[in-house]
Amino acid sequence: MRKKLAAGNWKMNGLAVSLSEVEALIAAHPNPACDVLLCPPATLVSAMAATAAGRISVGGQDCHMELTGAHTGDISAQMLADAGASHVIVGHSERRADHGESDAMIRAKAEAARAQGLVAVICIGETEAERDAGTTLEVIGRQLFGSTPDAATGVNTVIAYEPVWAIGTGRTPTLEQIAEVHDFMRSELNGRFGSEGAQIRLLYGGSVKPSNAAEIFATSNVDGALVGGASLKAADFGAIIGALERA
Ligand SMILES: O=C[C@H](O)COP(=O)(O)O
Repeated sequence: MRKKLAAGNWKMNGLAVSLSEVEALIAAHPNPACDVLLCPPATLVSAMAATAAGRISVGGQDCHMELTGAHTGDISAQMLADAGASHVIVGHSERRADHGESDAMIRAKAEAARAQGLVAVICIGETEAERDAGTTLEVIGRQLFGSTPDAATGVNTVIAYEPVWAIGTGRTPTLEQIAEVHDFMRSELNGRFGSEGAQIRLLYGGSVKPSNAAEIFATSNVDGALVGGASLKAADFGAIIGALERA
């Protein structure tokens, strides 16, 4: 049985004062029935981990594939773990687009994360042009295979399906489209990893909000969500956590 996961990605948002939202979230959901993860900007990982004190998980938004070295501005998985992170997002479409990250690079980052005991939240998703061209499952299959390490398990890996065109736009796929992709990913992981693949959790991401969370969580093979904008405020993210607890 896969435990549900509500994950929030603060992206390039959040200052020290924003940690009050974490305190409010924990106060409102002291014993959530699902796993809860927040991924703040790197500047807040240590402080958020101290605030969370193990009551929710804290993650980074990216890590370098190498342990140390001359990579100005980058952060290693070891540094994130040292700062109190337990997870790291890799391969978010904004990094694939802004930093030219390939599936092979993302797989290397996920392997670096695993080597430091971090759970890799690997993001994949098609562009609008790819969906319009009818190549969504082809793209998802290629990214899923190329970005996921051979050593992936339900313990060290989470997959987030995030259609690029649904991120921050207020647009979401139909529930049938979400189910089609999630069923496909489940089948691909089962085929590649067998019973271990069946334990890898599948999150949906892209314009998840309190008003649409329940129906998305009721969709086939959706084990939770990777939430962007609606994870910034305790009230919104708390409502999404509540929907996932009831799913
Ligand atoms: O990582 C989160 C996703 O990019 C979703 O962002 P969003 O909920 O603001 O659409």
